[in-house]
Amino acid sequence: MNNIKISAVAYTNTKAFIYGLEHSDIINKIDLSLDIPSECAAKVISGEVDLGLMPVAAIPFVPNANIVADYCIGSDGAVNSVFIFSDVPVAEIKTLRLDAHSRTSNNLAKVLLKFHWKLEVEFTTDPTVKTDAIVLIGDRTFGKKEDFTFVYDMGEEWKNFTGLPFMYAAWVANKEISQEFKTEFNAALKFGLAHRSEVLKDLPQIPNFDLEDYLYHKLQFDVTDDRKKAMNLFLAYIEQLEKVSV
Ligand SMILES: C=C(O[C@@H]1C=C(C(=O)O)C=C[C@H]1O)C(=O)O
Repeated sequence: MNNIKISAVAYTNTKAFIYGLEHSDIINKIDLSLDIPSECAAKVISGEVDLGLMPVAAIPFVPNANIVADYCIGSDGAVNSVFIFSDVPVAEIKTLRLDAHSRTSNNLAKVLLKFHWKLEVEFTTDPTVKTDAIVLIGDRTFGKKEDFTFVYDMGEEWKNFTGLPFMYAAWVANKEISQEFKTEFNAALKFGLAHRSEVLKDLPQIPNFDLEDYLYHKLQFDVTDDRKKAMNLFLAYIEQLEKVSV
């Protein structure tokens, strides 16, 4: 049988999952690549890989999308790595630069600005343009909160807005995956989560950032009913963004 091709996120948030895959026999049955989230999305959509840790905002673009695992990248309130960093209070944001690494959080910023804060904001992806605020995700945000005057944790703001937890990325396949593989895959992910203390030992200390709190509390990894509900609500809001009002 051919190996299953997998694209996982190359951030600290995925380290426990990688640990689990690498310490299970499943490692011999997969070809694993580590990518930034926007690249994971592109690979799952194009079929370059069979499954990936897919930014949920891009799931509607995956042919035959199916969630194959009981684990995800989620939070219940603040996540501490998905931010709008701003020079002005949120009510005064007129322009915002999106993060080229992101698919989910860029859309989450648009949803929150329009429907939670009820603002009309101009978005750019051009890194040379100066904007009032930026979206930044992942390890590049660690210890950066003190560098900005106004800091909005989007996991926390989503919870304020909807009362729900959030799911940033899920393990999504673009084809049927055998139940046998799914069972083994889930067991490997679970093993990794149960060994977060081992993962922590191998991570370098980061100034102004609590990695233990991040891996054990801020990040939440279970695909719960509320997280699925949040995903569906989020995807419905994204569709509303696309609608041109007349
Ligand atoms: C919590 C995070 O979740 C993520 C955010 C993603 C996105 O914005 O597209 C995708 C995958 C996850 O890595 C993070 O990156 O900090």
